[in-house]
Amino acid sequence: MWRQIWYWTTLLKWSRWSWSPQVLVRLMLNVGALLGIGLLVTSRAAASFSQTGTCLLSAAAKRHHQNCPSSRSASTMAQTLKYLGQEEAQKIDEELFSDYGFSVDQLMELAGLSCATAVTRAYPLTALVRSRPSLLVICGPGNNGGDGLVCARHLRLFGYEPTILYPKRPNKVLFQGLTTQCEKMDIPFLTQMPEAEVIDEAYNLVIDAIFGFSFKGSVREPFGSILDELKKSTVPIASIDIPSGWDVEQGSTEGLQPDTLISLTAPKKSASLFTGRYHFLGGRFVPPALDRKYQLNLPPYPGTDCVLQL
Ligand SMILES: NC(=O)C1=CN([C@@H]2O[C@H](COP(=O)(O)OP(=O)(O)OC[C@H]3O[C@@H](n4cnc5c(N)ncnc54)[C@H](O)[C@@H]3O)[C@@H](O)[C@H]2O)[C@H](O)CC1
Ligand SMILES: [K+]
Repeated sequence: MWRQIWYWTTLLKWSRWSWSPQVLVRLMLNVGALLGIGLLVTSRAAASFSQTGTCLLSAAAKRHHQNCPSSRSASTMAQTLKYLGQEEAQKIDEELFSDYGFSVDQLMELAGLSCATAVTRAYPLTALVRSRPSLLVICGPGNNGGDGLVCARHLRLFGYEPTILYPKRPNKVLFQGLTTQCEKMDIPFLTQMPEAEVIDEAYNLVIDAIFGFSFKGSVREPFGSILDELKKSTVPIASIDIPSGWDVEQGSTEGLQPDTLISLTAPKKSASLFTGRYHFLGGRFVPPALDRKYQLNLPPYPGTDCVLQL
């Protein structure tokens, strides 16, 4: 009996004490504090996530050279397109031939077709300033020049009227064949570089296929004078792979400032200094294993397209 009385009194006391307004306030404060900490933790996490997200977005938008020190690990995870140094570009090129069994003319055909396609996108026939769809294609002594010849041939088939300047022709069957193909398609070859005023009057666009990723040092003749004349012209320039005369990695502030750049395989480091209107990626021939090996992070090309505007 006494036991029962003690039990009920204790229970009543406990229940009164535990649900008193004082205790309720304490409880709410504790819950509030808990919630507050939760909210604080959540908002911090959200803030840091959104910071990371912004940085990733800007890294994607401004590509690899955007500084984003607070999220180094996040930016490594981001699928950003790699910009190649000169040696790496040459190594990938060699590997395509030695390990993957491609031939130069195969890749050159695809590269040149990409360039011609990019030109049709940036300068459609219907939007040219001159009544004749005239273009000047300047080809250099290496494979970049070869890309220019292939590009000119495809542009002829696409309805443009290219004219070629090809002052230093390598004594190789590949380049002789490409030259013959252009000649047989009634593409005229100039014997000397026209003056800037003539270019401005006669052409809608100049395609710069003078030097690519093997260019080194200061420009030797006759290309020094050709580039000087080109710099005086006001006609838009579309550069294949590298704006000619630019250091492959460092670029050049006094060099050509092309309106279009068509990076082949992957952009080279100097492409981050390109300020023209159109930057395309072309040369859709990179095997996925090579993309993975060099962590190129190549973006997917749309559908069956051979170029992608970056
Ligand atoms: N894998 C690919 O992406 C492919 C790219 N292609 C194109 O090939 C070029 C690179 O070709 P390469 O023959 O190695 O070099 P260049 O065309 O850059 O020119 C070499 C040529 O130029 C001379 N040269 C070098 N420096 C100077 C200088 N300072 N003054 C004068 N002359 C110079 C040198 O002696 C050589 O004669 C790449 O960019 C792409 O456009 C392929 O078509 C397909 C595969
Ligand atoms: K070039």
